[in-house]
Amino acid sequence: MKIELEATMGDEDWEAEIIKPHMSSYVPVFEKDRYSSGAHGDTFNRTLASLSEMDDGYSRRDHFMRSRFASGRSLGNRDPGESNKRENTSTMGDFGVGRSFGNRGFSNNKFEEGDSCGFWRESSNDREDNQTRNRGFSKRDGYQDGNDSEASGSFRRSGRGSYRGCRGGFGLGSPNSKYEQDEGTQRSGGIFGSRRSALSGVGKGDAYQSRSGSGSGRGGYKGLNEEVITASGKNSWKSEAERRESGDTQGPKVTYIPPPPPEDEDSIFAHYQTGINFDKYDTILVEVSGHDVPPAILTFEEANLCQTLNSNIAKAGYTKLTPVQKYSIPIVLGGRDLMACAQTGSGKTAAFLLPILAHMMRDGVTASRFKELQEPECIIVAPTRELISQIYLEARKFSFGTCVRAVVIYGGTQLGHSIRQIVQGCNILCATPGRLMDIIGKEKIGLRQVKYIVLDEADRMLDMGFGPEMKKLISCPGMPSKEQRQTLMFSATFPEEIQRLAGEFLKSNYLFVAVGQVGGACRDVQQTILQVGQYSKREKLVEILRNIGDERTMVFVETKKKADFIATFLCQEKISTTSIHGDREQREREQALGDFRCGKCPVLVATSVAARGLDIENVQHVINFDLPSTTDEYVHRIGRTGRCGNTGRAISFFDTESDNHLAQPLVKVLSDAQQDVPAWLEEIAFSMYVPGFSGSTRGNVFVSIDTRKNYQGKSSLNAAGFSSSQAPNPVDDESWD
Ligand SMILES: Nc1ncnc2c1ncn2[C@@H]1O[C@H](COP(=O)(O)OP(=O)(O)OP(=O)(O)O)[C@@H](O)[C@H]1O
Repeated sequence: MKIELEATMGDEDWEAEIIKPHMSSYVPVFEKDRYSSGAHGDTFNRTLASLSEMDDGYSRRDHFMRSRFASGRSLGNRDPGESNKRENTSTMGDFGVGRSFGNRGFSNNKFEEGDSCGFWRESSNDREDNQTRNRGFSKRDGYQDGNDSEASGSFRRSGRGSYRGCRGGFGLGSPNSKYEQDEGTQRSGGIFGSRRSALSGVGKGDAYQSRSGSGSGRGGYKGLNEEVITASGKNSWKSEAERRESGDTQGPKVTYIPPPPPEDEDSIFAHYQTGINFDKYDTILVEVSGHDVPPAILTFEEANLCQTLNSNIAKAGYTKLTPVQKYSIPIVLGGRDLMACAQTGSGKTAAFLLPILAHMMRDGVTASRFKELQEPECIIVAPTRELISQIYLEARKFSFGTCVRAVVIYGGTQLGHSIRQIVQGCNILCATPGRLMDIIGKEKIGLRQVKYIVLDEADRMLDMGFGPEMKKLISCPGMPSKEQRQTLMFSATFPEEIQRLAGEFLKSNYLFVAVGQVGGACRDVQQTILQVGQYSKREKLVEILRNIGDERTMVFVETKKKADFIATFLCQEKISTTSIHGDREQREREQALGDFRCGKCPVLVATSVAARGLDIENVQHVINFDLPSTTDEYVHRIGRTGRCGNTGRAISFFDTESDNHLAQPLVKVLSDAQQDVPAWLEEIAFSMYVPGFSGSTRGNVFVSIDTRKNYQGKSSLNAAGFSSSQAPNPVDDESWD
């Protein structure tokens, strides 16, 4: 049997397999400083050692139980052994010569097929951190080209090693030496002093590779203060001062400058079609709670936006409001704080961007111009780099032809580049939290003029990973108090404990909009759960992908290493695949998304980093090769398909050896979304019965509700503006966690 044969393959066999020519479509990451040891060849042992350390006492199941049922949903995603692992796996080694992770670490299939330290138990040390980044910078095809093409071309010509060598070449020739210096002072001096090495191309990556200090550890693609996972398992974006204090001044220089998005109007307004179920949005029940709720609007005209905005809306192909837009736009226009929860792909981005822009226009926002200190009126934060880039593109689209200038900054890119973008003018600053705090720390932006703060994927932004940074943000010197600014939060999921935390950010009279089921899966996604054992998963995956053909498919796995492994495996099976996860360099991530978007690689293997917010045309299938550890995560993942009224399919592999604890919540998600629940799953759910969990909530519309439970002045309406009286079920509320 094939699997058995593979399991007996030696490392060399796999190496040979993996270097086959048909691999060209997949660009695996081989970071020697993460996966190689100091000597040239013992990557495999090192990796195994790290993994077995990781195994101890932190199983996937533990993780789920802790994070889901104990306290906070995905709060436990970080692994306590992360820094150990990093120390073990960082540093040196000659990438070009040494064995690469992708070829070696899994070469004898131990992780997949084998013994007790298999992938499932590999545990969360490598588990993709939710709060790491994602979403392709390019909203539409074509964006990935540009100044990145040289590097990728070089990669293709020269093979794996050359890709790394090309890294960072764009730092040279930067027009603003001051900012270059700024950045230089943040890094470990000396080693990166010469920009020439970064430009030298193939084979010149050595100096870069060798400097990964144990403090930074992740191979150098992380932005300063951005998305660095600490030993405690939390993100750490220490300020420069903190970093210096802790002696953590070493770190590879990030020189990547993302290619600018195309400027032509067609590209700016490129969009995909709404699907056959778009009109069904009208039947979704909506509940708004809080006092003095402004009436919903039913058309864009009722919003009374300025002509330029209306013209941009039309060019974007929007003719009809989605429910979240009908309710949120008047609330934001009315100056109210808002927490809005609506299903994936239902237009939340425009729901905050349009009224903010309308206000800015109404208030006569000053045209942006070059200034050393910029004072944006609006700050939008999102948890992943690609998501914030996508939001930026939306902001740029809707502000087209106005004097409002949107800027995006995120980690994994050159800090000097971020600063240069800002100083040219900045009304709307779209940022990931780490880079934002860096920029604030460097006094490149002033906060006095901030009138709007938007937290997209707000539950993620407020959990243990990002919550502390968000608190820092709102208490930064100059930041207007919550009474003096408008704070808006959007997500498809909103755990109640996070809602409570959100109170600190919002005025007490904020409004809560629930469109359909809070935290519910999009009903346009047909969900299928298949019972597939760990050892049969790859075979099943290939079978499904072969049936699917060229339709765009996202395959979610639980760990970064597994993402590489599965992508490599699929390429060997001649299925054009790319991968995205937090250990890939930003350039590679953007390239991978570009290849997926344009259909060059119709299969994208991803970790949770791609679970939230990615809006990619024509993603018809999502496959959960591994089930995620929380239902919220599941909802976000499958929400990459079935967007904006289009239909999609989600297939999830359920391994009865390891996933039984997920049966009960899964049954609930399925039945809430009016999907068929397999009898075997119900049986498992029943056998795993947890007192207090009510099982199916079919018919209950609002699974989670405004935690203030203050229904005075509540307006309960459906999207068409008709009254409804579907009361939340408190038992379900309690049983969910
Ligand atoms: N009123 C509308 N008419 C047509 N298309 C729309 C409308 N509103 C949004 N869209 C499009 O629908 C897609 C999904 O929107 P968006 O990304 O804002 O969804 P979302 O609710 O934020 O999803 P997620 O929860 O996954 O982040 C986008 O391509 C967007 O341009």
